[in-house]
Amino acid sequence: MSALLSLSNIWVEYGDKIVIENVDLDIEEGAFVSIVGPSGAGKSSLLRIILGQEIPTRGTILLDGQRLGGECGPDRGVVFQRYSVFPHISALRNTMFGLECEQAPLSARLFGTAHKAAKAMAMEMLDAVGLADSMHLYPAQMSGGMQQRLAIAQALIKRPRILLLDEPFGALDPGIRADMHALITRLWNDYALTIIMVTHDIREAFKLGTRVLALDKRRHDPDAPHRFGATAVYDLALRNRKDRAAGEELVAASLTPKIDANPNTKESIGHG
Ligand SMILES: Nc1ncnc2c1ncn2[C@@H]1O[C@H](COP(=O)(O)OP(=O)(O)OP(=O)(O)O)[C@@H](O)[C@H]1O
Repeated sequence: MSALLSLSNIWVEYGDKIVIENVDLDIEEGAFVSIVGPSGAGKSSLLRIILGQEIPTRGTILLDGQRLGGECGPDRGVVFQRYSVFPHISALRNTMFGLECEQAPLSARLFGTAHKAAKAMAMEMLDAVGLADSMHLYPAQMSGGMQQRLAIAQALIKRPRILLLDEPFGALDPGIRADMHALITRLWNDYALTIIMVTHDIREAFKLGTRVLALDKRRHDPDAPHRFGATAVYDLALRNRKDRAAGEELVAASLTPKIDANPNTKESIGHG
């Protein structure tokens, strides 16, 4: 089977700072790929490249065999850790907004049957994320978990094939996180999604992923910290519980220790 997404020899450089070097990655349709790595390893940069927000300095990305340029397309949806929803409009309008912009780029307003169809789709998405009863609420009236559910509804309304998640549950309490894990797993199945998720939480990565990619530097130059970039130091397929347990232990023990070893800080890699 050919890959849905194929990255070959990807490099990301900002000036003379090399962030990512030589990443090769083939992602099959339906995979749930978790990306972990120390802070600054380039996880979000890699996600932005797949989204089409940035172009790699070297290398190619193919989506269905077609070369990706620097453009975001409806085939890729994204959810960030926070701030994805618009505070001044209701949950319903937040969810409809993507369709309104697509169909009426100048006014972002739809009328008649187009409005009715967009509203029906938005209500279906809100129902899918468990917010059917909250469609008239504004983000400020919603909890953090509800806002992330809304951000997911927003991302899914255009029916992307690939859902990119950048620390989507990082700001949520542990109990809410567990609910969100169940939600994202259900949506992944129901909507036949391919998911690529960046997380600092190794346990979360191994719990949800069918595959875990760990980015880290293989080489360090103490005199020139930016001389070498991170690359894929582990790429683990997870077929069963045993793979998950062994992989989690291996990755947690091997990634570059960060300056601050406190597992409660965002700087460190550890179990959430
Ligand atoms: N537009 C930019 N210009 C210059 N440097 C950048 C830019 N974007 C990212 N960087 C740098 O690239 C490196 C990787 O950043 P990135 O956010 O991709 O890492 P990350 O692994 O997601 O980190 P974190 O886990 O802390 O979110 C960082 O050192 C960052 O400062």
